Amino acid sequence: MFKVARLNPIASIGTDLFTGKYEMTENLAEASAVLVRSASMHELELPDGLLAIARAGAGVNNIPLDECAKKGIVVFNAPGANANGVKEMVLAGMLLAARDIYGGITWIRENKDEADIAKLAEKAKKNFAGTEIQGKTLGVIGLGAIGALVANASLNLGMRVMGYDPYISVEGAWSLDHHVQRVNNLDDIYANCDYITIHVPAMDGTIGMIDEAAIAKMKDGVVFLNFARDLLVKEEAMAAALESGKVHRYVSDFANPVSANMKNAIIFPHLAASTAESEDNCAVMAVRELMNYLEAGNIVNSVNFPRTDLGPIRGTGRISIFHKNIPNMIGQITAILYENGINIENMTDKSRGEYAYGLIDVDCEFSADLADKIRAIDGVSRVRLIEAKNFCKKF
Ligand SMILES: NC(=O)c1ccc[n+]([C@@H]2O[C@H](COP(=O)([O-])OP(=O)(O)OC[C@H]3O[C@@H](n4cnc5c(N)ncnc54)[C@H](O)[C@@H]3O)[C@@H](O)[C@H]2O)c1
Ligand SMILES: O=C(O)CC[C@@H](O)C(=O)O
Repeated sequence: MFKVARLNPIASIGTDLFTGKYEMTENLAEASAVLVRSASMHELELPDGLLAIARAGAGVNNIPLDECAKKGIVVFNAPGANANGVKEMVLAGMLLAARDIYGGITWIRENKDEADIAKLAEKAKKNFAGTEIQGKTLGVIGLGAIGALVANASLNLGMRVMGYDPYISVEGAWSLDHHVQRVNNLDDIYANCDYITIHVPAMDGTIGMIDEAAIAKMKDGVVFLNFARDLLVKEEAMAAALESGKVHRYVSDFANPVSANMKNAIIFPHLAASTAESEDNCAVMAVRELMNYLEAGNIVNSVNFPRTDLGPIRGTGRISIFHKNIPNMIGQITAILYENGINIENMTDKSRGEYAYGLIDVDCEFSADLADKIRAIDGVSRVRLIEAKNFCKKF
């Protein structure tokens, strides 16, 4: 039985996939898996029995990835599952920044009891007029799942689009319309774009990247959109740029005491991924990832361990082993199997940085102490024996 703790509401279309081998728990201390959205896990004590955490979303800066890697806790996310929801919100953000749509709606509400509201509205409308986004230049920083969708959709709205992503994946590059002008220097985005939108993860190297110096390089009257994380922007500098008019509008999905009080800012309550479709997609992907890992040891879409996927278990069972990425680990493990008369059906071992993970399918019963013998190898941190007769699911 696997106990799963849910730290945020997760769409039931996902949790309904759990079979009788799973039970939801309120008690993190007894959990073998966690489902989480934006709740911060940095302050939580992670129990020894915790095997995996699945983030039903993209960003994982709320999870202590290094600590998890050290303990052999696999962290998954749901790449691309909410990208369309965010793309649509970015497009809405650009349109809200281009015209004072919100001001116009507010004016109607405030004047709803005026008998000649139709006539008054015709006079008032000049206060809420704006510009079109067609023909303007958009800069997209980060061309992953969301950035690529925003770039392509904006081209279709008649914008010129420039994109910057020095680490773009092959998949990301394929998904990008060839009319998006790729640049290798962020300064080209700052110097040329009327709208700039950022879609990079919050991590060392990106946190605070939109600072005074970056803003100073932007065009006067630029609109800056931030649907990634507030940590990416030095928001005191953004507040000053909004005050001076250097930045026309700051559109952000992240409310905090600084952003909520900014002049000329449009701030949303972390709403971009809160659509029924995105929540369903994320929940299904996160739950499937957990089940595939817990029942078959396969790691797909992890952010702290390499992709390691042997498919369904072949033979009588599977051994899953976390170990340090140092010489002769595989030699020592296979020597123990040889000494115990165990034949290997199939195996894989993948490393990422300091840590590695291996899966070995075997064709005979495990002895009860096999895991202990492998665990005794210096550098092995976690071993699981998965019996095919209990868990032999195809994912
Ligand atoms: N507001 C929301 O509800 C919401 C929803 C989903 C994602 N997000 C945030 O948006 C971020 C991006 O999401 P995604 O699904 O597109 O992720 P993704 O992993 O598909 O794309 C991120 C892209 O950023 C690029 N990148 C990394 N460092 C960079 C740098 N220094 N400069 C330029 N590019 C860089 C990567 O190469 C990658 O292509 C997430 O990490 C998350 O923080 C917010
Ligand atoms: O779970 C959410 O509502 C937001 C998720 C979003 O911030 C993400 O990084 O995917």
